[in-house]
Amino acid sequence: MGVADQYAVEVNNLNFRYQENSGVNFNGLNLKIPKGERFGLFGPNGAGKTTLMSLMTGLLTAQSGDVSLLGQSIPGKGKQVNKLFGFVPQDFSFYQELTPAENLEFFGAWSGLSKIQTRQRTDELLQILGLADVRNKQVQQFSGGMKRRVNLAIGVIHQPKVLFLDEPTVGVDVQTRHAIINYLLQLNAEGTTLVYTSHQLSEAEDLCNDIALFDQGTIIARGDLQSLMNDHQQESLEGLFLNLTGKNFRD
Ligand SMILES: Nc1ncnc2c1ncn2[C@@H]1O[C@H](COP(=O)(O)OP(=O)(O)OP(=O)(O)O)[C@@H](O)[C@H]1O
Repeated sequence: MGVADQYAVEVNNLNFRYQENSGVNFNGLNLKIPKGERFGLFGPNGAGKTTLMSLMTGLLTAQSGDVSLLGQSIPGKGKQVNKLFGFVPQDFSFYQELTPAENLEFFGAWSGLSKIQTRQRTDELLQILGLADVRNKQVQQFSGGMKRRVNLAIGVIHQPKVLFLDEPTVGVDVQTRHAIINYLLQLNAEGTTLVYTSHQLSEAEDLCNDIALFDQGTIIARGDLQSLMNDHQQESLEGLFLNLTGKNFRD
């Protein structure tokens, strides 16, 4: 393994601000996520988590600096690089009027899978995520938890090596949260690097072995849960979070 590709994600000296000059400001941001990690990005509303995800996946382009995924620079290599990663966005990315099976067929083809591969993955994912019984119903009739599971299935249809997830458990019940976290742990055990954001601090414990606290476009603390709490003499992640980011509302 070369030095360059030991990282799933490498963000180098990234400078970014929105055109309107509003919102968050990244000044020379650096972030390296080793392969195989379960990396969680936690921070208050407006900290810039979604913006950073968008920069890491090439949806937004920085004014300067660069991002590499598994040693390959983005953007620039188009589809070749895109197949390496999957993205589960915060907003639903599927077609509401289609069934989950039709959505997966569409996104499977879009990711370059053959018809047979798409069919196999569709059956497998609908089974794993508890959607097999509703495979032929329109997604618009689904509960919030079922829609979250469809959103996740779409992001992993092509078995990406790096999976970005922006609040994949927002608004779901305990059962769906449990199913999603367990499935993510399984993917990670099979070799997928996870890069994930959430407001659910308990998920840091359940899922992440590498945590970054993010605020105002800056990483203000990084480490595993225990070392973060030891370093900052806190007994809970919530305490650490409030200690480092303050108690004022951000939105
Ligand atoms: N397209 C845009 N144009 C201008 N400003 C934006 C744009 N998108 C986001 N912002 C601003 O940038 C800041 C960071 O937003 P972002 O969505 O990245 O934060 P976040 O940490 O993901 O927040 P949340 O936890 O609420 O999802 C906010 O102040 C937001 O208003």
